[in-house]
Amino acid sequence: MDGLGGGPKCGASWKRMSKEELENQYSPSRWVVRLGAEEALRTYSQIGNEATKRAQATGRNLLDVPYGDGEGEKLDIYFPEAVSEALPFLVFFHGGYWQSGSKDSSAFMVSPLTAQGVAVVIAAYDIAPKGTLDQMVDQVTQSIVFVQKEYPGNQGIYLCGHSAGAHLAAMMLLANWTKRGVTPNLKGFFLVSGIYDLEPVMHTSENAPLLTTLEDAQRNSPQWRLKTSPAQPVDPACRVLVTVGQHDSPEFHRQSREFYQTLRRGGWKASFEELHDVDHFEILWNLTQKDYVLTQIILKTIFQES
Ligand SMILES: Nc1ccccc1C(=O)C[C@H](N)C(=O)O
Repeated sequence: MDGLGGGPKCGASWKRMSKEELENQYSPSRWVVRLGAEEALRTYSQIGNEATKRAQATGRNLLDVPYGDGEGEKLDIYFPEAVSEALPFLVFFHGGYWQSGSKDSSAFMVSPLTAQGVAVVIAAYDIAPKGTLDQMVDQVTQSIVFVQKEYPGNQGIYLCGHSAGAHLAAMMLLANWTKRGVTPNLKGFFLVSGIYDLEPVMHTSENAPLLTTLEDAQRNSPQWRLKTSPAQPVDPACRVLVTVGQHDSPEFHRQSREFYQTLRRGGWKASFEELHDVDHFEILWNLTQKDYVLTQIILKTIFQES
């Protein structure tokens, strides 16, 4: 199978789901297999907090660097041992349905990546209700412009996002860099258990602080935008990895597969990976480990061994 199949009827199947079923499909913690829902969320924050504390205590870093004028427009930069202007950068955007999570507990991948010579940036954005989706997308754009301007000699900027953060990273496939006066040296996207079509989210309890009109949802849906007016890859060599956990819900699988298919049809150098035996949270927290398959994929992509 080329992974590009799946007839049109699977596109809107969520519209036939009951409210309860949709709520279930869009509640990642209910699909965790090894822990209860609450315990999974608790463990996720605990691992994130510990990894962040460790990263801040052990390596060279710059914390709370402003990338804009707003109070929430800050990022943390974690450097490898060897100081060099010509580093590859991985910029990470945390998840939490655009209304929870923080950069201060999201430095999962810092240790295995800095050990191999990658600078890791964890960028904050104003979650709802303070921030709107349009503002979050704008802030993420600003944070990438900031990294490019501060480190013009970078060996590539790679974006990584988890869940809602994968959505924000994916919106950068559509960014108008000309308007920003600088085109970042974007070489790859690692989209982890993301949501790319926001319309179904409007019908769940998570939507309360987020979207009011279908137009808001479509404007902020990379799936809808790329399907209706395909954007050309700025750099045809730029890679996009769409990845989902085996234990993510069927709707999360559908979102990832369909977004990957849209990218391929639009000429992007995209690949798709379902990661074996991980849920929505393990898929990310395992990035604390250097031997984890996704850590290895990220490193191989950055150092072009695959
Ligand atoms: N805290 C998170 C961090 C990352 C990604 C999702 C969440 C969620 O809380 C999702 C949803 N509220 C759930 O209960 O599954």
